[in-house]
Amino acid sequence: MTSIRVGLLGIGTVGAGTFNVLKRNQAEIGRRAGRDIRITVVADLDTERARAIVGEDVEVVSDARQVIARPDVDVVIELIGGYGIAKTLVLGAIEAGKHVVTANKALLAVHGTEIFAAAARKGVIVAYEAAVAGGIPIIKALREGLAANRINWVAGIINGTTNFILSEMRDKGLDFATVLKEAQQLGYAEADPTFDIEGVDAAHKITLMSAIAFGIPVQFDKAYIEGITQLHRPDIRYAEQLGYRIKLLGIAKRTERGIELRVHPSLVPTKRLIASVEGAMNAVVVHGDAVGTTLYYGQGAGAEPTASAVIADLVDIARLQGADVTHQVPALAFQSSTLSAASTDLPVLPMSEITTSYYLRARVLDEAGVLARITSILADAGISVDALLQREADEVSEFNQESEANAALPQTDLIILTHDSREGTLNAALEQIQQLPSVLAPIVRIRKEELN
Ligand SMILES: NC(=O)C1=CN([C@@H]2O[C@H](COP(=O)(O)OP(=O)(O)OC[C@H]3O[C@@H](n4cnc5c(N)ncnc54)[C@H](O)[C@@H]3O)[C@@H](O)[C@H]2O)C=CC1
Ligand SMILES: N[C@@H](CC=O)C(=O)O
Ligand code: NA
Repeated sequence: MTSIRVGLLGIGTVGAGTFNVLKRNQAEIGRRAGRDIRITVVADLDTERARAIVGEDVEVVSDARQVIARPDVDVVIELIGGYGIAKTLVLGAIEAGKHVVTANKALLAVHGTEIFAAAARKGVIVAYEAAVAGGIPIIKALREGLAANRINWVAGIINGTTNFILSEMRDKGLDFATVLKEAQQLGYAEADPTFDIEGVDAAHKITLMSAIAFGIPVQFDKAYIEGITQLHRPDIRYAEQLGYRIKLLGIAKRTERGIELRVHPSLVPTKRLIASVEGAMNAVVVHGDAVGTTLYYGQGAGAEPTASAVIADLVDIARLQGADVTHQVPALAFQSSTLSAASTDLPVLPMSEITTSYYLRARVLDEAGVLARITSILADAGISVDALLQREADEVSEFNQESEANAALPQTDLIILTHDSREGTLNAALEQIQQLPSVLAPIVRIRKEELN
């Protein structure tokens, strides 16, 4: 059996997972690939740690640039991360005619157009299954399994760290900082964990999925991004009482006017399977016109789940070795000649143009007529109310200083679920409601997705 010789750049969490799984399942993977896949050289700044992982049989170097053009390397795996040196290395490897496997969603979401174009010019593959939802084969599902469909929307829990934080906070009552630290220790978080908690990582992933689903270019700069740092415990509790769970969702939706591309906390009905996705698990729901709704679930972060996807890409490359490069699945699912035509008539919509439903919470004076005034502003704007809840405001100091100033006044929380409305229309109505003297604090607004 001939060999595929692999140069591994970065042997941290995912790199070590990749090395270990490849070693453990070497024979079986080789039988699937039709070739022996062997990591022959590893580059990492921490050569001592790298050596401790790979032992004496594998060459270890500190300078990754030495690996990318070596004639004894067939495929380069980039597991360093970030947009800096990783971009230089990936483009360098492509230029040297090497196939590349990467888990680097940040790099591809921001520089994907340039990288995929360079790969197409050189006739090499840039494979990135590990970059979206870790071990879940969602890239393969979207690019190949669902190729018959006009995909209407994709929505997912695609950041393990934030889902882990939300689950642990809700179930164990732990505070945000403690759970984030645990997620970092478990190897789920990005090198800069603000990417996780502020929704940037999920935006990288949904950007890539939007390109594959709709045949548009990767447009990370047009994604709307809101993380979980502004979420308050009372809203998580009120949402539960209304039959919803709050999840950080990445959403890409095709509408008649364009594409919605957004990441933000969302209420999801507890009866949907995705609402039960806990911890670092990920789940992606895809709606295609022919297949209907499909759900993909699994571990979205961590060493071996991510390694599973990295190695699956290696197997794909090994199977194509020596084949005509035009036989490969297009990087973004659509043949490049159709890309620009498909993209021109599908702009990414500004948030004021999206349509969804909302959870609103207003801290108000507990006096007659306040609810009527609020619902009449909503009605005048054409926004209909789906459900209402009134709760005694017993957690004033936990989440609102302005309310604290009014703590002596009788006050209550009004929670309203709306039906679908245009976000721009809702924002204008909220501005008016905010001006009412009985509204004591900034109104909380969380989007709500039915996902059916
Ligand atoms: N950790 C996870 O669960 C997942 C991570 N990813 C992605 O995989 C990639 C790697 O992530 P992790 O393994 O978690 O990161 P990590 O921080 O654990 O590993 C990165 C490794 O690269 C090495 N490195 C840094 N700069 C280098 C340089 N200039 N030359 C050579 N080596 C260098 C570091 O010493 C470290 O060993 C990132 O792009 C990340 O976004 C994707 C899916 C899941
Ligand atoms: N930091 C990411 C890792 C996988 O992509 C996450 O938490 O999901
Ligand atoms: Na994946």
